[in-house]
Amino acid sequence: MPAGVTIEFTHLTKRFGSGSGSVDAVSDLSFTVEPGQITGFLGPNGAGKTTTLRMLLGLVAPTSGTATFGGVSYRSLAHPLSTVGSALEAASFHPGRTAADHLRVYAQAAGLPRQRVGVVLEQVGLEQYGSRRVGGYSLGMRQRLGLASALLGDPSVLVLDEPINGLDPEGIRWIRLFLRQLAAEGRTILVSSHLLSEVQQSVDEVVIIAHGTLIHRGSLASLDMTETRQVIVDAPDRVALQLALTAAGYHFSSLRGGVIVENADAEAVGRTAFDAGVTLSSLSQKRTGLEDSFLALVGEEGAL
Ligand SMILES: Nc1ncnc2c1ncn2[C@@H]1O[C@H](COP(=O)(O)OP(=O)(O)OP(=O)(O)O)[C@@H](O)[C@H]1O
Repeated sequence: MPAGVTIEFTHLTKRFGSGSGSVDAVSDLSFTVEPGQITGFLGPNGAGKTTTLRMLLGLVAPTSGTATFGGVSYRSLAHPLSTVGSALEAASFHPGRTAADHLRVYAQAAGLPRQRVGVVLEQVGLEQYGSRRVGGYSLGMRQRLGLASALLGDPSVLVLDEPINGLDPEGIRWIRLFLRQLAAEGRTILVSSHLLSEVQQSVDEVVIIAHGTLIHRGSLASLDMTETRQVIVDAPDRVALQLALTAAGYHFSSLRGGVIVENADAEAVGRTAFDAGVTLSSLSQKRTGLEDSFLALVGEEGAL
């Protein structure tokens, strides 16, 4: 496995059609994906994720801009399968063939040693099932077989389109641990999803797009908009509490269940009440969840 390959998208743009009927599927997209971590490529359905990945893998020509692996486009890679492994959509395997046969055909076509078949079957936990026909495979087993094909060339980069879609909880747990291990080996892992909640426990970095444009790039933690954090507080003497909060310059609203203080920190609100001699009956920090932040960024479509 060649070490440390960075994926670079530079002003990548794709327009389908021309004139008034044209669609800007991807517009001026620029970001990098670093090795050694898992990057989630997120956006609602139709945001342009698949088109971006297809351009990265040389399957669709960009209208302008570039997508490269360490500065080299997919089509110019000297050894594409040992640089990049990909699983773009639920791969269609011939139901009458065994998993091992499928992998042997791929390996032979790519000039890879036959021994890789056994290695990747074991890597994805299918070693017991290699001689079974794929027609009898569950969706989870097919996903594993897709990963096995992507890993045949022992690639430095893995590009996976919605790999968690349709998996059961056990399959999700397995793929999380598996991708984590691959990233720890120094590989570059790019995983697309239209649901943040699906990949939240798996990714280190996020790239979020909507309508083909970049709207957020950063660590998973950077999505937590702590500046919008709220404190929910209440007191038997609510009027005294409100006077104390007003005097301290807080903005708040009163609801049946308590007072919601905007842009506040629970400790500071508690101190304000204490200094004013107000006894509290409840005090808690309400953080904006990652999913809420994601939906706020992408708009209502994210709920699809
Ligand atoms: N071959 C094509 N011809 C015309 N329009 C296309 C083509 N492929 C994609 N589009 C349009 O480009 C936009 C982005 O589609 P894309 O499939 O890349 O989004 P996506 O984020 O992957 O969504 P999904 O998760 O639903 O696949 C959509 O408006 C889609 O209709």
